[in-house]
Amino acid sequence: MVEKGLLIVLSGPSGVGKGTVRKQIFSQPETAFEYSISMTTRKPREGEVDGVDYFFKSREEFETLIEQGKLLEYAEFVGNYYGTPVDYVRETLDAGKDVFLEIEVQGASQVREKFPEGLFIFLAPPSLSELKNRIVTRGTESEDLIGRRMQAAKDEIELMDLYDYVVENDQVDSACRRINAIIVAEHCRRERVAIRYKKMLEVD
Ligand SMILES: Nc1nc2c(ncn2[C@@H]2O[C@H](COP(=O)(O)OP(=O)(O)O)[C@@H](O)[C@H]2O)c(=O)[nH]1
Ligand SMILES: Nc1ncnc2c1ncn2[C@@H]1O[C@H](COP(=O)(O)OP(=O)(O)O)[C@@H](O)[C@H]1O
Repeated sequence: MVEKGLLIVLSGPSGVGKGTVRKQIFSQPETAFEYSISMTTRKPREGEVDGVDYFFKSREEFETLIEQGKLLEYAEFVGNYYGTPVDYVRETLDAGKDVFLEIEVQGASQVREKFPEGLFIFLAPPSLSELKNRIVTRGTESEDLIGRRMQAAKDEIELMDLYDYVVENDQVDSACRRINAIIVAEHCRRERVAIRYKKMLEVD
């Protein structure tokens, strides 16, 4: 039997740098886990490609996916739906590969309920003012949306205790290094437990 892959969830407030960190991790040739591309009803931003950045859906299409149970989790975030395709995640884990989700915190809580054995990492900003800075610098939101995202961020930061690890995104490089180290360590820990059990069963 193939040992199941590890489900890795990276979450944290909008603008903290989840996308930036995730892209850097996946640009490294040694990265051995699979990125689960999300579904969203948000309109593509300039340069975003359907099937690469997201699967872009209409509201009707997304609601059909919800009804059909095709999403592992979904959330409405600042007026749009975002969700994770369940079949892709289950098939990839069953094939023994690790799956990496980059999602907001409501969705991460839903995944926690369905996959308590997953690895949950919270990406935290160095400060709230730096978080606002990053959202403003990115230049993708209107003034009103920035306010809503900052309000959402404050509620989200309160949930960081529910995560296995908190990584501060001070510098992208060092945040990526810490995330990779956590994943390696977690593999060692889990494998060691598995080996110990196998040995116990052998002598039994
Ligand atoms: N729950 C959930 N959140 C998602 C999913 N995909 C992306 N998100 C999150 O939705 C939020 C908004 O994403 P987006 O509009 O791309 O903006 P950005 O991440 O702030 O650049 C971010 O916090 C993403 O991490 C998903 O499949 N499920
Ligand atoms: N460690 C960092 N230091 C400074 N700026 C960062 C850092 N990480 C990300 N950024 C910038 O912050 C903005 C938000 O990052 P993004 O990855 O879009 O966040 P998220 O996906 O969490 O919403 C982008 O302009 C990005 O270049």
